[in-house]
Amino acid sequence: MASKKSLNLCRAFLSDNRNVFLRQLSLNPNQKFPVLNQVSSQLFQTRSYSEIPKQLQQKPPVDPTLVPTTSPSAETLDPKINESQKKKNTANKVPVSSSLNAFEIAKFSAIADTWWDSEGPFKPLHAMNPTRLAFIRSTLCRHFGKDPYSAKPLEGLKIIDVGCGGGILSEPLARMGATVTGIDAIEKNIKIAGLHAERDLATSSIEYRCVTAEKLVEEERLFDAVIALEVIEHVAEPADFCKSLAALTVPNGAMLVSTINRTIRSYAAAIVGAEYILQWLPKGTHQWSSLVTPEEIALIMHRSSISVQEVAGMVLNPLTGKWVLSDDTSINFIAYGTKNSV
Ligand SMILES: C[S@@+](CC[C@H](N)C(=O)[O-])C[C@H]1O[C@@H](n2cnc3c(N)ncnc32)[C@H](O)[C@@H]1O
Ligand SMILES: [Mg+2]
Repeated sequence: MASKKSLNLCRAFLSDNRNVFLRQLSLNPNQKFPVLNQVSSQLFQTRSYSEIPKQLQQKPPVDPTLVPTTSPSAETLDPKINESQKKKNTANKVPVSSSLNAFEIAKFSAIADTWWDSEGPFKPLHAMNPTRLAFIRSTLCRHFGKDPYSAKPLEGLKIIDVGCGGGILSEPLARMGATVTGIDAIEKNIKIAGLHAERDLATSSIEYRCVTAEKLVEEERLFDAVIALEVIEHVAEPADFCKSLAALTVPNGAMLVSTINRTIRSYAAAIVGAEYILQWLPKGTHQWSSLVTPEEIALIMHRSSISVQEVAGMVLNPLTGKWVLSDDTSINFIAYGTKNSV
């Protein structure tokens, strides 16, 4: 009897229907249960997955068999030199909608002063930095034929860090030799990033701008590698955002996106654990329903002419406090793809 009830509860849970789930718990869905409502609304108000293909039907993905082995670099395509190539590349710049989500922008504005406090709200990003940089270095060096052991392994690459915040990723990218542009929707973040970067000759050349990715698409900017770490879960529409990222990528260039998976484990670890129990992040930093799974990322990248090459999990070792790359993508993950040429 008890097992049948559990089975029905599981079925209701998996059905993604909050009302059915609450009824299985013998609760009236119309009644207010503060904690349960918070949990169930986070869990069940997921983005309608069918919306993603509908919005993207406007343009079919490029046939990957058409990808040539060599392509011009961002240096030759951006901003003025080869107009015809640039037209070809920007022909697929579909996004017109704003990626800004006012609620998310307000949340990040409130903690903008704390970017360089490694014990503050951005502590997880500081702790994650060496691990994600190792992944970025190895994938970009492999893709662009560079030596990952050299002092400046990313030398010669134009990279954009979209949603750069205070610059905690932009700076090490510049130290690795890349020509870096960091953009963020919040003016205060850009000011803090600029002031911090000025302190060191190796980072003072970073171009910081308060602008969105879609605005840079309008300006026809192009980069060898487009990186957006921990941003896609905070934008208005991930598929449109991904289209903008793809439009900023030079043909045969690279794209890297990291985020939090939408699983029961991520709810337990990244929301209940990190926000409510450990209080590393302000409560409400992440909406579970806005999280995007690796499969959804792969689909929206594919629909933006980006072929996913590799997806790695990033896992926190609770004993050492260090993050490691892993096959376990159930909580944090980073995806690397390359742009098909046309
Ligand atoms: C969690 S932080 C990640 C910062 C940085 N990428 C990192 O991982 O260290 C998210 C950042 O994205 C920015 N952001 C949110 N929505 C954005 C948008 N639509 N366009 C550009 N930046 C955005 C926020 O202001 C914030 O700085
Ligand atoms: Mg986040």
